[in-house]
Amino acid sequence: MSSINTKHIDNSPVLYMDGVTVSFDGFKALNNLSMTIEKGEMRAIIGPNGAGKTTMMDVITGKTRPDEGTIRFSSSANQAKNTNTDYDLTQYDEAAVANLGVGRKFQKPSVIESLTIFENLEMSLKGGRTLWQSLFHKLSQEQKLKLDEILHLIDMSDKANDLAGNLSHGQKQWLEIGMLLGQEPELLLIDEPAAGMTDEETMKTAELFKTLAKTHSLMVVEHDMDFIEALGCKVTVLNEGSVLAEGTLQEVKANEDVIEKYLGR
Ligand SMILES: Nc1ncnc2c1ncn2[C@@H]1O[C@H](COP(=O)(O)OP(=O)(O)OP(=O)(O)O)[C@@H](O)[C@H]1O
Repeated sequence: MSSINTKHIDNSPVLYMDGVTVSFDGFKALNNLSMTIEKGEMRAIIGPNGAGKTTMMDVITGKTRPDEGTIRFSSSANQAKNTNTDYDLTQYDEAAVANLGVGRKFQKPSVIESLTIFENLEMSLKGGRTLWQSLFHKLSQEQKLKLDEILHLIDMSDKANDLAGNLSHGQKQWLEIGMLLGQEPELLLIDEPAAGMTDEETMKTAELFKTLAKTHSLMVVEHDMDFIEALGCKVTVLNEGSVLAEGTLQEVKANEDVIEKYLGR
């Protein structure tokens, strides 16, 4: 495992990928992919089916090993000690990457429906609380404050004791984002959050992400253009495992290659 401690907080990007290639039986799902996400940045990722979006998240989170390339994560977790810590993510497995501060939310919510919203959040807290601990060990003041803060962020303070099973699809997605926040990630990778949501839920999700972006770095994979427009962030278009274009939504929408290979389809 490699970690390089630098003396002072620098401006290194939170995520740095260079020349990343992943082959499945000779087929390159990622082909010399290079991309950089700055600290505190929110980035939307779009691209046709099979472009490599899921595979990219898999290599960042240690689920898949790249054949070639560099993937580095710069953590500010030691900010209080005035140090940045830089990790080579290709050397860590999924659990270790999550522990370093890279949180991933899959498309399908995995909340436990028979528990309340509060209990789901409680079990997600960093350091791990089992159901047993939730029942018999009191939360610390710090943990209580953290849960209150998350409930407020996902707009569920008044529903904390409702069963998660009674929530709408959109609400389950927000709870799941809350559970991700319980892990205190610095960089959040979120896969198609708006899928299956109503227009109103989609816009509310965009507002939630804009709030999250004030204190986190975010990478959001999405197909819904209205949602991406509402995010108002830089967009990266993937195609055939590489970056096809990058810029504002307006810029990439006007890009000839993007029109030909993605939007025009
Ligand atoms: N484990 C695997 N074995 C073989 N091929 C794979 C594997 N995982 C992904 N692929 C292939 O790699 C390519 C990229 O897939 P990936 O799922 O990353 O694309 P995507 O951009 O997420 O697509 P979608 O928008 O449909 O989710 C696809 O052609 C897919 O079939």
